[in-house]
Amino acid sequence: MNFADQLAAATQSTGSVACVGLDPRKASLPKKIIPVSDSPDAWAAAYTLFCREIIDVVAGKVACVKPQSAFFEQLGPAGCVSLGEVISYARLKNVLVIVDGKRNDIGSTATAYADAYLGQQSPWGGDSLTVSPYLGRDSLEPFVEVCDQRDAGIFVLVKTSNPGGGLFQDRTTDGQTVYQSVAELVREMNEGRVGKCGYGPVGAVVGATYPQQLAEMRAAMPTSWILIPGFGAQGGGADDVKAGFDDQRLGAVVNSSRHIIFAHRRAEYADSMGEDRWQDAVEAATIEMNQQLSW
Ligand SMILES: O=c1ccn([C@@H]2O[C@H](COP(=O)(O)O)[C@@H](O)[C@H]2O)c(=O)[nH]1
Repeated sequence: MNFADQLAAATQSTGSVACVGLDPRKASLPKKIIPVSDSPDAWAAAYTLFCREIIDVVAGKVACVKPQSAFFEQLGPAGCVSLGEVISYARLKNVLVIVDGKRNDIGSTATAYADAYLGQQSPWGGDSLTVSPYLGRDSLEPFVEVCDQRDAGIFVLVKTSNPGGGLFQDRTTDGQTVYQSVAELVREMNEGRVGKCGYGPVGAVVGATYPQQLAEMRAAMPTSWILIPGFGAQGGGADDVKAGFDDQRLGAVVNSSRHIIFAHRRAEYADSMGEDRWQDAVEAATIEMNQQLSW
């Protein structure tokens, strides 16, 4: 089944448009998870355990999960093993996986990235991957070919959630901004690939922190799923993300990482649940996010 249709099915079966970001950080892990040894192997095992427990809590309650490769890579080779284990576990639990790797390079190297993360023999086995558009159309094509072969998906960085993203993305050439040009390319690359749900495998990343641009991008890429980061810890709220959806409440998933996975540290859960019941805090924060997104 086309990746876009898989994502639509996941939002419908779970009743959720939330994506939980798996961004393990040493300094924020619950005490119970912190390893005795400070070695990369011990931390990697802790990251795997932490993420597996989160997946157990959120499976069936959210549309997808998004492991952030940077936090795993920080641990070196052992962290990469952990990332692979986390992706496999999510897929075992029937949770769709967006690998947040923001990869890309010249076409021939992009082919290697595409095969690595999404290909039929992919050792990582992600369902989808975030990619950078800045090397141009030929750098995106290998990913799109692999999407066609394996019913995988990509999310192209269009308008990122960070405060400084506008330095290049908002620059105007030939009467349109860079992010508008990227959106045009994303729309074109979905042509002929649209699934039953009305969307195709070439999606976009647009931050919750730019609600006006989110509305503009929804209209500019009518067949693209939008991955919306920036909800929660970065200040985006439910009203900000509404514009990313179509009339059927389809077409977007909203990511939250720190606010969900480290919910035991948030004031509202710290007293009632705290460290010992950190999984309950994750569950409560997930339910809260789903409620906020159920307009
Ligand atoms: O524009 C972007 C693209 C990606 N991200 C990633 O999403 C999560 C956000 O984490 P929070 O803890 O919910 O802030 C993180 O992995 C980022 O690298 C983004 O924030 N903005």
